[in-house]
Amino acid sequence: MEAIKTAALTKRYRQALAVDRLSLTVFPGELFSLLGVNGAGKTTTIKMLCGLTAPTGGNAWLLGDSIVEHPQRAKQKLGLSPQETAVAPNLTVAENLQMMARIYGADSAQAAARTGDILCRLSLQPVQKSLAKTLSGGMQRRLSIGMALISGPQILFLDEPTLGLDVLARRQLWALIQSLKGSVTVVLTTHYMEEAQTLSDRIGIMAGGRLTAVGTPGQLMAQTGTTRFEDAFVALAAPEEVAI
Ligand SMILES: Nc1ncnc2c1ncn2[C@@H]1O[C@H](COP(=O)(O)OP(=O)(O)OP(=O)(O)O)[C@@H](O)[C@H]1O
Repeated sequence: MEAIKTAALTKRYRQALAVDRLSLTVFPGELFSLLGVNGAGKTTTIKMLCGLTAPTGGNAWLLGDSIVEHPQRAKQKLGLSPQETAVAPNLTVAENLQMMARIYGADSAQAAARTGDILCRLSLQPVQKSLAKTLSGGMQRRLSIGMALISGPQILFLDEPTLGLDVLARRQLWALIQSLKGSVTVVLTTHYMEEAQTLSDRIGIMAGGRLTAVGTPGQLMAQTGTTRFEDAFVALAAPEEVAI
């Protein structure tokens, strides 16, 4: 079964057709990146798949559960590390993780066990007693990913996970994301071409709310006759005139 399947998924705002009949498939264990210039519809797509905003047309399924007909069942399958920070600044790292585990219904013993597991898996033990607001940007993002993983989701959404980070912090997060590959299906959005090319099994390019191309980085370069992935992106990401 596909991890994610969308069929003509659409979001129309009064002033904008943010996502226009998006049909794509993401396979289990895959790391799939959504790329596109500002306003292409990436975040709106993720918000619909995570149940944060309702589609105005079409449908999508997370491991077989429709986000339209069974939104609660679909939500149980996913974790989200959003663009805006999800971290409570005045709680410690461990408290943030425990709080998220309790929100997902764990009792205090289960929450402590899950927190210990995430602290270990994400190498957050050294800062577990630090207030989140004292962490570097990279560590805050690591914590945000930990919070998204605390419920044991099968699908993880990472919306611009390395935005604004320095190159070292970015590389450390890449290593973390790579370590998740295979155990959880990951969908990420990014504006960094090198990041997409390094991490992704496949990439979908959006322009003007539509999916203009899908493939491995190599396939997208071959399709556009380019030898640099950034050139392939430029060729595929120019928004067309969209009739509303
Ligand atoms: N809540 C909203 N109300 C009205 N229009 C919106 C809303 N959210 C997004 N849009 C519009 O939908 C379009 C797609 O926006 P979206 O944020 O999904 O793009 P994006 O590809 O994630 O961009 P970025 O890379 O800048 O994050 C844009 O034209 C945006 O202005």
